[in-house]
Amino acid sequence: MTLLVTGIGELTTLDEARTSGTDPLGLLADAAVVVEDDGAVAWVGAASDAPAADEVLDVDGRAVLPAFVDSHTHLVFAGDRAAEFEARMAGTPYDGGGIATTVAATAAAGDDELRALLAVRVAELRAQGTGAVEIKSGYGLDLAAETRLLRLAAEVTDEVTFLGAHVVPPAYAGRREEYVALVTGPMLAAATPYARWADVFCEPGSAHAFDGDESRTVLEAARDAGLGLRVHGGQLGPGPGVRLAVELGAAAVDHCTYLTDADVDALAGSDTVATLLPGVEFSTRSPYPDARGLLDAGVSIAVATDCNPGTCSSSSMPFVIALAVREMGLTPAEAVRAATLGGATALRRPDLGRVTVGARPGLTVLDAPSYRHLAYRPGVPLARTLSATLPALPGGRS
Ligand SMILES: N=CN[C@@H](CCC(=O)O)C(=O)O
Ligand SMILES: [Zn+2]
Repeated sequence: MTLLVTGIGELTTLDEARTSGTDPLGLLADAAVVVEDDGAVAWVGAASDAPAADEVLDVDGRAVLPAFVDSHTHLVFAGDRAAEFEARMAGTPYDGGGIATTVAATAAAGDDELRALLAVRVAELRAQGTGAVEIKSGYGLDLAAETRLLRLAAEVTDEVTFLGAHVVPPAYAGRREEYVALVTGPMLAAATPYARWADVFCEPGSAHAFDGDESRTVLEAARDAGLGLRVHGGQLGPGPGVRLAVELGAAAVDHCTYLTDADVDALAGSDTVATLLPGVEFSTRSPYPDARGLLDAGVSIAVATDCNPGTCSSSSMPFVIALAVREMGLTPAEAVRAATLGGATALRRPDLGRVTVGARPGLTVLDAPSYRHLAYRPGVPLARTLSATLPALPGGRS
């Protein structure tokens, strides 16, 4: 079974063979795409040259893009922290302390409740054009609870990240090294069947998160257990997270709100993607990362939502794109590239984020003639996935 999507007014291919300095998206006008049953792209070209297919969908001049890749989320949780957000808007700074509130609410929820909450969130992001999503644990913080969150995340995505090293739970106050031993020992062993990645909240300035030595211990253990590495670094202040991520070959270091020149130098020329999460700066009233400076230095960047109950309770990649343009100095094309190919690179998934033969990106269609409208019309629900790469949701919601 093949589907011909035709009548595409503007196709963002992100095909390396079509991109250039003046066209970072590899645009094709009046285009068509043929997609196989399993989501694989079989043909891309001018609509007038399109081959026959089993089904035809005419999108009537709309813009089509590879589905967004949201490479940083914390979607498995219960409860909300709207009151914490309200206090922050009145001046209370974010320090990670509220994570304990979500850990307690999540512990009180059964599997079915968490599964249903997760399904709603995944449906929400698909409805806004996201086709692939990374999901972290980190609201369990004991062996059984972390394993449960990883198991539930693995029901909806292949991109599951073990974040036992989110914060040191209060029960381990004064015994931090015992918690690090738990994370790098039994918890890690229980996590590996479900997780592709491991992550650590490396933030020496926070009493709750992990310092450079603790983070190194966590990341080296995870690497030795065969997991790929990701790092939360430079969120609340400059720290060792970025250079540690680069040194250990992490796929991505995320936040990068506060970077030193040495951090930027380390990232430039490395294989580590700097993932920027401007919804967090919006929701915590923080300064935005210097995306322009990173790109100009030759750093590979992605943008993602970081959807979580504390620092950014939005699942909207279009919102992130609009912020990246308005607040971080990216062009609309650079922001779209960071939300698609950038996220795919941050997840080391060459099959995502580009509309090329053999890739399985999922297609996102805009109720607009151009990708530019994503930033130009913020808050307007323009984007939706046509064929998402996410599996069908439990309970048949898709
Ligand atoms: N900073 C660490 N983790 C999340 C926030 C988690 C929370 O506050 O619940 C983040 O990426 O911002
Ligand atoms: Zn995060």
